Amino acid sequence: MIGAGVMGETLLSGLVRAGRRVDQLLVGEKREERAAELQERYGVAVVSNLDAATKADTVALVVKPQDMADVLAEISSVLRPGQLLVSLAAGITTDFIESRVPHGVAVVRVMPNTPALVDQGMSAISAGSHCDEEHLVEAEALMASVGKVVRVPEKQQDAVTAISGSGPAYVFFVVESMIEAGVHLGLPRSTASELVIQTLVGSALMLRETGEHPTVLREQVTSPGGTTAAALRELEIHRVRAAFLAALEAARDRSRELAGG
Ligand SMILES: NC(=O)C1=CN([C@@H]2O[C@H](COP(=O)(O)OP(=O)(O)OC[C@H]3O[C@@H](n4cnc5c(N)ncnc54)[C@H](O)[C@@H]3O)[C@@H](O)[C@H]2O)C=CC1
Ligand SMILES: O=C(O)[C@@H]1CCC=N1
Repeated sequence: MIGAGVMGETLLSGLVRAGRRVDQLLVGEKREERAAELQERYGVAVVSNLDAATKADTVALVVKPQDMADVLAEISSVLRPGQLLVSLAAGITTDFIESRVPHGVAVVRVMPNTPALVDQGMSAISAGSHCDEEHLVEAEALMASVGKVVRVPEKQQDAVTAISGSGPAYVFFVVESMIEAGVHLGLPRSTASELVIQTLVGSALMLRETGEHPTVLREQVTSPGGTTAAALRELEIHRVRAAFLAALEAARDRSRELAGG
């Protein structure tokens, strides 16, 4: 793994929880104090990027999109055909990577999300042009250690990034807003927080376990002339649905821009 910030550590900790042998993992991380922290926390070997790229069959690239070109320039000379590069960077295309590494190196683009930290991640993966089924299965196994995995055509990855990659942030934003509203209505912050979090978890499990459309579940809560109808009317007046559409379009567009720096 090259780059062990938020997402890198999330993946690393998931691999360790899933029973991968720590002595088969190598981490390249630029910040020395961060590298020492990971070494201490997981017992993983922290090495140079060149060392990691030379020794590993599979290299996960978990640096910011803006740092990807530098990392590829650094490791390109030791990469070889058949080796697998798994990029988790938003916006970076397989073309971008393939044009900077030797011909025949396999590239898989992944968009993960942070609930991977509790093994409830959602990752979408797409194959580059020198990638066979075995490489895809390997990348799938890597991400399956921290949650669900789906395969998508690469042209859908910017939309995926907007939905599930950034998605946890929108959910946390809604949770923050509901807790603040609860405090405004006079509830102690701890009570508001517990009510909101359990409502979120319960609603999420209901969606998964009943398989019902969210509209049906929303209608079940909405009594005629009742409290929910009054609240939903305000959300419509404040154009929350339109705001989500605009927000996700902005995220999709930003993902498209990121490979350009
Ligand atoms: N945080 C999130 O929710 C998600 C992040 N991603 C993607 O994951 C990637 C990493 O994101 P975060 O972990 O949030 O960022 P981060 O900034 O927390 O981590 C990046 C790490 O890479 C290290 N780094 C930078 N240049 C390096 C180099 N040349 N050699 C070795 N290490 C280097 C940095 O020191 C840092 O620890 C990004 O490309 C992002 O688009 C994808 C989905 C979700
Ligand atoms: O905000 C970002 O750019 C990254 C990609 C998806 C989630 N976090």
